[in-house]
Amino acid sequence: MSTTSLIEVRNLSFSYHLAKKVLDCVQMSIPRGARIALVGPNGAGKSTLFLHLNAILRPQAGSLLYEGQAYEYSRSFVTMLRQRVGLVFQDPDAQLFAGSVLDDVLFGPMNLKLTPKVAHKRAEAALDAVKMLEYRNEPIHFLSHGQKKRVAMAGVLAMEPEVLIMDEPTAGLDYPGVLNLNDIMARLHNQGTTLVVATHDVEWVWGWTDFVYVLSQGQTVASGNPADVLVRSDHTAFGYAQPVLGEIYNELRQRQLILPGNHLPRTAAELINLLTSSRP
Ligand SMILES: Nc1ncnc2c1ncn2[C@@H]1O[C@H](COP(=O)(O)OP(=O)(O)OP(=O)(O)O)[C@@H](O)[C@H]1O
Repeated sequence: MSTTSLIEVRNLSFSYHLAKKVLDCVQMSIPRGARIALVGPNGAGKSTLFLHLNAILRPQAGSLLYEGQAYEYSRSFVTMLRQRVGLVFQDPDAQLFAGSVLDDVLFGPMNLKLTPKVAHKRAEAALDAVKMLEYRNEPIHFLSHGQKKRVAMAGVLAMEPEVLIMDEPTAGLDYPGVLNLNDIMARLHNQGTTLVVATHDVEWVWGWTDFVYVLSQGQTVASGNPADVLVRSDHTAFGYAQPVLGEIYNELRQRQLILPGNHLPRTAAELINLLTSSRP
């Protein structure tokens, strides 16, 4: 992973209603090629932060930078930014609007002023990637929620963004859908696309991410590699991850690797030491 920062978020604060800050001095650095997970409880501000990354919302304090250039909110900057920073919404109904699947996915590439042939090629490749090509002539409203999610993702993939931001991409997907998502993400990562994903699916986070941010009450309360951030349980900010930890610790207890009341491993290194030292 390169260390060049593609997006920087500096001291970002925002409220929908002046009484309550939804984002409170958020700091985030998104290096080119990174795979970043954003976790945090309901209402922590994850979707609101994503709407800022994509310049749908403007910060009330603080700033964002793309490749070192401060976000502007002119039409030309926003158009450039949205080509490079693609956002897949949590709710596909907030994203899909055309009558048919293909028309929806074609909308972005056609707006890039590509020839119809190139735009169709991109749209069909994106639909193929999410395994929805056979539905290309279907009306959107005939699709299930999971199928709509895939089409919404295809619409963003067809723009070939440098950064793909996904809000709760696994929510509502069946198991084959999650496997397909994993494949798409692995392929995009290999092609150099930067991935930023908000999720409650902490177990899924372990499988693919390099770096985790924990957002709580609008603040980035922790960040680091997933093992170090998600294995800690000694701080209320990490209470979010405890069900997963509970399972790990229960398993370790059942195998009598730790006994109730003993010191619990706090880091991945401690956990690995414990497991390797227990091998016969
Ligand atoms: N359009 C809006 N108008 C007013 N308040 C909003 C709006 N959108 C979100 N909020 C409030 O902002 C706070 C943060 O919401 P946000 O959706 O960003 O959190 P989240 O971390 O994505 O939550 P979840 O995990 O439930 O999706 C919540 O208190 C929410 O009620």
